[in-house]
Amino acid sequence: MEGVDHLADERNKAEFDVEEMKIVWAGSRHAFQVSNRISRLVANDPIFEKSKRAVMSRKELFKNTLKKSAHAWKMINELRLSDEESIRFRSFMDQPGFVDLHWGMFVPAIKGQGTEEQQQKWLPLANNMQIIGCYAQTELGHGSHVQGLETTATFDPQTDQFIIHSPTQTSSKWWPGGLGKVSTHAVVYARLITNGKDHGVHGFIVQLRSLDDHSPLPGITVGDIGMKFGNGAYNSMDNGFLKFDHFRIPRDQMLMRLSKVTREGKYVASDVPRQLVYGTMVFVRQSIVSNASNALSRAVCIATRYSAVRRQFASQNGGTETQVIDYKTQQNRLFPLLASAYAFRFVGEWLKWLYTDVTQRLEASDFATLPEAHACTAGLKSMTTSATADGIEECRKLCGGHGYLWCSGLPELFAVYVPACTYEGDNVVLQLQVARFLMKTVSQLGSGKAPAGTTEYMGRAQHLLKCRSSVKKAEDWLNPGMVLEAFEARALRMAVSCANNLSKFENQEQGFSELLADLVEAAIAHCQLIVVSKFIAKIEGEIKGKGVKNQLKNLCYIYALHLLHKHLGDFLSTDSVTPEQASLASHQLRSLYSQLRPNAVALVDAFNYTDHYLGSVLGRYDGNVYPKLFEEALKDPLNDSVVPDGYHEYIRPLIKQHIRSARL
Ligand SMILES: CCCCCCCCCCCCCCC/C=C/C(=O)SCCNC(=O)CCNC(=O)[C@H](O)C(C)(C)COP(=O)(O)OP(=O)(O)OC[C@H]1O[C@@H](n2cnc3c(N)ncnc32)[C@H](O)[C@@H]1OP(=O)(O)O
Ligand SMILES: Cc1cc2nc3c(=O)[nH]c(=O)nc-3n(C[C@H](O)[C@H](O)[C@H](O)COP(=O)(O)OP(=O)(O)OC[C@H]3O[C@@H](n4cnc5c(N)ncnc54)[C@H](O)[C@@H]3O)c2cc1C
Repeated sequence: MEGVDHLADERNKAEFDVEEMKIVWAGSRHAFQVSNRISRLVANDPIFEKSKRAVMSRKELFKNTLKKSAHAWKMINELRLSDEESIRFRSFMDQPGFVDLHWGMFVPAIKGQGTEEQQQKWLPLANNMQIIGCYAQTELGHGSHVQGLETTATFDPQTDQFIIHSPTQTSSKWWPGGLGKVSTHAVVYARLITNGKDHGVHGFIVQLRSLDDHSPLPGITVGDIGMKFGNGAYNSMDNGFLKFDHFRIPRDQMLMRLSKVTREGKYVASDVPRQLVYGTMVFVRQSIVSNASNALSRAVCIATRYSAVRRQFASQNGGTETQVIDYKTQQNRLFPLLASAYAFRFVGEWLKWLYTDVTQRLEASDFATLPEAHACTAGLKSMTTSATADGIEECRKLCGGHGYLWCSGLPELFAVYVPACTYEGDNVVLQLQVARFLMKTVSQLGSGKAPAGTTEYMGRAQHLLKCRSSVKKAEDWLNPGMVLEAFEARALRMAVSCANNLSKFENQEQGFSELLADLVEAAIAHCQLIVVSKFIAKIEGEIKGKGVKNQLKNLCYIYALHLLHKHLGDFLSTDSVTPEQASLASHQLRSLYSQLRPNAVALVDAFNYTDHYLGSVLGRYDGNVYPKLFEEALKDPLNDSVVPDGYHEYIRPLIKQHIRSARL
């Protein structure tokens, strides 16, 4: 029935102030108000309708993306939206497109790596979208190994230009979003060569297409790399290829904040670490962590509401059938994902702070925290995107057969999300960066240099290597100190064990490559500790609203104890907990699930998602699932006619032939 809230009973059960939780989720009252207003603005505009994406051809989908992006830009200008509001606007549009790369990577690359003059020249053009840019780093032959890129930028002192060239097929740029059909410009990463010397990979601003008729400039071959995973989904993005044939750009289009080439062709490196050339990736990895909580919370919202609507099997004494959310197995799969969505939200907030902090330090030439910022952004990007991709797929399964329908919203969410495990750094490659950082930290223990920040716990190695968990009863697992100690002991012991094993190899590089799998496990343990510790810090801070803190505490311990259960092998093999303590943790977890159950629907309502943003019949706010599933089915092009196209050519002859042979 229209207008009826089928989830009203669930909402009435909530034991906390949902409106206050919305503010906690958004980060502040102001952030909530912005999100709330902008999400409704987008939802109420028919241009941003998205239910037909799966049945659009690639060309239709792409053109529709252009239309939406142009309309969004018009509205952003007409309404004079702030940067914060514009970011929200694009996010609620929920359609991957070239603008993501323009604002997300092209503009930040110029801001981070361009000189003052370069910023003054290029940023106004980019900010007004008079030029549209992308981030062209990855090549056909190399993505992870950035120093292996082959595109060259050779300085020609005679003309004061760089000659950008793709010497091999594998040097073709391949993947950059927005490159295929839209970008007029790119920040291109190429090996800088001056006076015959290779100075490694540097960034250059390169114009690709005419600003008059959009045709590629002479010396540039550019196009789209073709269809990607899923219908609709990420195919709205024109990921592209690009080849240069001795293409010339003025010298002042090398991004020269970190190093310069003089008029005479002299290479002048500044005293800042060369890794700052990777700065844009650090920025985007940080945003991807915040974005993980968006994607996971959407999936969890759908699965939670639907699990409350869906009923299967009567209880033993007959009567109404059981809501599937009441099955302990459903809770054991769903509630940790709900807790993870909140956990990733808070670690995302913290990472944003860390990023801002390191940026301010870099401006003051303090590079001390750069390795930690790199390790945290790389490791948390890896950990949260892997868990989110797996979590979305789990939510699909939690919705049974209907989860497999496109209109559940989950297949498309998964297809759009899953490349996050690969872009901005393959997740394994990124954890190996964390492992390198951890091995370095362990090797410096006892040197007098106390580990700080997220590795501060390693400074307590003497205690953490020996300690025994003092958990004696299930409730002890609600003690933040005891939970943290178990996670710290496990992370430290895994890292130290890797370091000990490494030291048995004469050659460190060879040892590292032999132990890759263990190193990744140790890195993941460290990242999980960060997430748990930031969640605990959150619940120990000031939180307003009736019952809100209590719910967050439940979620925090569900997150931690579920991880303990999932990685029990690590905890037991490192002696961080005993089998008895692990079983007490499972007991406590079951009790937390029961406490969370009446609040589940309200906890996903706190995400404050519009039905437009969720894009899911199963996750509708009103829970009116079944009539709407029918409505969606009837909209399918196959149902345009009762007898399908092809009947006369292929079905009828078959049936008639069968009748003829049956008569024989
Ligand atoms: C875009 C929109 C954003 C808006 C936000 C909205 C939310 C998000 C929505 C999703 C948007 C989706 C858009 C997707 C677009 C995708 C774009 C891309 O994929 S761009 C291409 C990304 N490519 C990669 O990530 C490549 C991965 N590889 C690397 O990063 C590096 O090559 C490497 C770190 C793996 C190896 O570096 P390398 O120098 O070759 O080797 P070493 O391992 O020897 O490292 C040397 C030394 O440097 C330190 N290091 C490495 N990286 C960094 C860094 N980034 N910052 C600081 N320091 C770094 C490393 O630790 C070593 O230190 P040492 O002390 O010597 O041990
Ligand atoms: C949707 C999408 C959008 C993208 N957008 C952009 C963009 O806008 N701009 C851009 O420049 N790039 C972009 N990329 C490219 C992306 O950044 C790379 O694909 C990514 O960094 C992974 O690199 P790769 O493809 O070389 O993977 P590979 O490194 O070839 O990975 C293949 C396998 O090898 C393993 N492996 C590789 N190296 C190691 C190692 N040292 N140790 C252990 N295992 C290893 C990996 O774990 C993986 O399993 C995009 C990619 C995708 C999928």
